[in-house]
Amino acid sequence: MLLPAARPDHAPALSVEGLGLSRAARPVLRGIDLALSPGCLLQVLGANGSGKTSLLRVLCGLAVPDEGTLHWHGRPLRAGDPAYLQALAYVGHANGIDPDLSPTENLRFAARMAGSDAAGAVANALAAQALERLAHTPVRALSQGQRRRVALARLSLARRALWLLDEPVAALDADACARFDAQLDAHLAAGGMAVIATHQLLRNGGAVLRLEAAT
Ligand SMILES: Nc1ncnc2c1ncn2[C@@H]1O[C@H](COP(=O)(O)OP(=O)(O)OP(=O)(O)O)[C@@H](O)[C@H]1O
Repeated sequence: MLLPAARPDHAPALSVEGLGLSRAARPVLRGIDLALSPGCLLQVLGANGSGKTSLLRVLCGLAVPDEGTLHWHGRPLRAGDPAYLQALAYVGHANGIDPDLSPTENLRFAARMAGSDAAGAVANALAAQALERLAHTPVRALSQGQRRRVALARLSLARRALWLLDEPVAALDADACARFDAQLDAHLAAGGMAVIATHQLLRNGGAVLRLEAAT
């Protein structure tokens, strides 16, 4: 089944057909088809162990599927494709931020790595997550939700076409969830795409892929 995250007026930017992946000799993903057009969101739901993280790891190139094809703008995707890597942003379960640095220092580093050091970008990204008061506190002194907000702030620093996010709101309170909703809406409205693994349906809509836990 091809999921309707592709718009009829746009060729899909990302398309996946017949994807299969085994881990430790056990099938985890089988026969996954999906297509994603600019401005579209795909929410991936499923029980613990159903393969949500595994699917994101395949999509960001950290895991190689056993079967199936992936295309990016009509081109077959191979591991390490530089144009594809340049187009995506991945936020996994781990936040990928340095606990010894402050949110400001982490975001300055991320901005330099992304080649985007526009004046005010870091301050704006922090403000969008309501992190101003914690901007200079070492990350190790922040709560889990506050750390997650620092990780999500990185998404605002550089424009990436495809966000691959693993349970982005799991540790967030209601206000932070609302800020993430707005951040995601703005990304989609600007023509961005997102594949998001989540246990709770996000209010941003889009297509839903429900994974069944392998027996
Ligand atoms: N490093 C690994 N080695 C072997 N098997 C693994 C590994 N990581 C995950 N698995 C297996 O792959 C299956 C899918 O795991 P995955 O983490 O993708 O599920 P998930 O849907 O993201 O789960 P959760 O909701 O708990 O985050 C599980 O059966 C798990 O045991």
